[in-house]
Amino acid sequence: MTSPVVAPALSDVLFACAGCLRDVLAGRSLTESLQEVPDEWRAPVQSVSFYVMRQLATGQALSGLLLDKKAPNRLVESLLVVALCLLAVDESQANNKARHVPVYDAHTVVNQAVKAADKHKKTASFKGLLNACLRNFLRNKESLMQAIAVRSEVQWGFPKWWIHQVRQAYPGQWREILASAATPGPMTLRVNTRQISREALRQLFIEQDISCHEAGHAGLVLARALPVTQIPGFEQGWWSVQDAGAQLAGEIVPVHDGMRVLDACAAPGGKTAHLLEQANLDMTVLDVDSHRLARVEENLARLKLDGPHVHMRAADAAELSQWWDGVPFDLVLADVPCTASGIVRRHPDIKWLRQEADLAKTAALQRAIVLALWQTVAPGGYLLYVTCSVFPIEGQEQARYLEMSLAGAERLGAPGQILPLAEQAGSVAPHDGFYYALFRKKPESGKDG
Ligand SMILES: C[S@@+](CC[C@H](N)C(=O)[O-])C[C@H]1O[C@@H](n2cnc3c(N)ncnc32)[C@H](O)[C@@H]1O
Repeated sequence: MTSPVVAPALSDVLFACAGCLRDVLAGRSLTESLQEVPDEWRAPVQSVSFYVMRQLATGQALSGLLLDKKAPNRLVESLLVVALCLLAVDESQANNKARHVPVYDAHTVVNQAVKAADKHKKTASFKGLLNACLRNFLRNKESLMQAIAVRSEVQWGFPKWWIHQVRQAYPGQWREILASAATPGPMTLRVNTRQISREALRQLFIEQDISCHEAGHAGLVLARALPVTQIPGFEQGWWSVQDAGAQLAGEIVPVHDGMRVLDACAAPGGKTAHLLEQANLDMTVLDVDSHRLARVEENLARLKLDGPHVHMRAADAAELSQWWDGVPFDLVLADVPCTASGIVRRHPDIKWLRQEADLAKTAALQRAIVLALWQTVAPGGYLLYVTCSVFPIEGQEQARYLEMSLAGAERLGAPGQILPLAEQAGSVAPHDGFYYALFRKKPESGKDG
């Protein structure tokens, strides 16, 4: 008999969220931090932590007003910020549930935050301070909220530099782009059409009351996100979770049986798998991170796409001597490391992990990788440049630079910048933000061209 799952106390959830926030502010990803949370607590801790990441500017602005001096330590400060994010929720908003806003009774939040502080060595002696700040907030909520509302980072939930970058790049759309990050994206699946047709899977979903609609060539967008184990066919490898914007990679590139393909920045393998689902390829799977590469292996095995035609390499794509045997590829997929500014609605910690100075550094890394990879493309072969970013320095500006720098390159049609925009006010953007540029090496170009 399995024992019933006991929901964690709110005090434990708040404390675990404070630990995650402290980690993110120290530069660690939320995904990594959440892995240390006990399994049975993870769902509520993730849900509150995601909300806190979206509302962080509000929580931090309030804690700045409520604390007379610097917080005694980072954990106390994080616990205060987490509780303030929850207390600042506007309970009158009818669509709170749709926007995944956790709504708790205000006095419960205060009591549980103080209880959480009391349970732990690093925070116990500051429970009085926490209690005073939170009660002060409740007494003066309206005036405090008014005082911070004018700050742009509070209004939009992004660091100032990020707002400035998006505003400069998209003068007519910056508000919608920033607003779309406040709502979680839809759960979109990519059907493994080697295993099952999209129509057959859709019928199966209908029989199980799982509503969905089609997107792109192989996508199914679920009306409601569900745990993967509650959707038929995960273990059988019938589908993968992949945003509709990411699925474009496999739709743009011209794959056919027998092609020699390199996925140069492959992990966790979403796009690798999509290409292998479409044709019998000789596939080299490269990533600098061997731990992440192991996830590609797991995913390909689950999808029944593994075998001797797949060659795994853990190496730096820009260092050809580390991994390339000199035989050129018909297609190179360069889904290069980027700021991930296009996927913040799914990873809301990203906006706090990145610094403005990262933009130029990341763009330089992308250039180094693509310039090296271009040497591995066969004459007549293709290179698809991809980033999940909305910043032009990683998108159209980069593509322009590459077009001028890649010897013998011609630029082919590709979507360019796709923005995470809702189709109508109040709806959810159907895909994340991506940039796609497709280059072909002219057949007459030399091998090293
Ligand atoms: C955007 S992710 C790739 C996502 C993947 N293509 C997918 O669809 O699932 C970028 C990947 O590039 C890898 N990476 C970063 N620098 C690299 C380098 N110099 N050479 C190879 N891979 C690199 C990272 O480890 C990361 O897994």
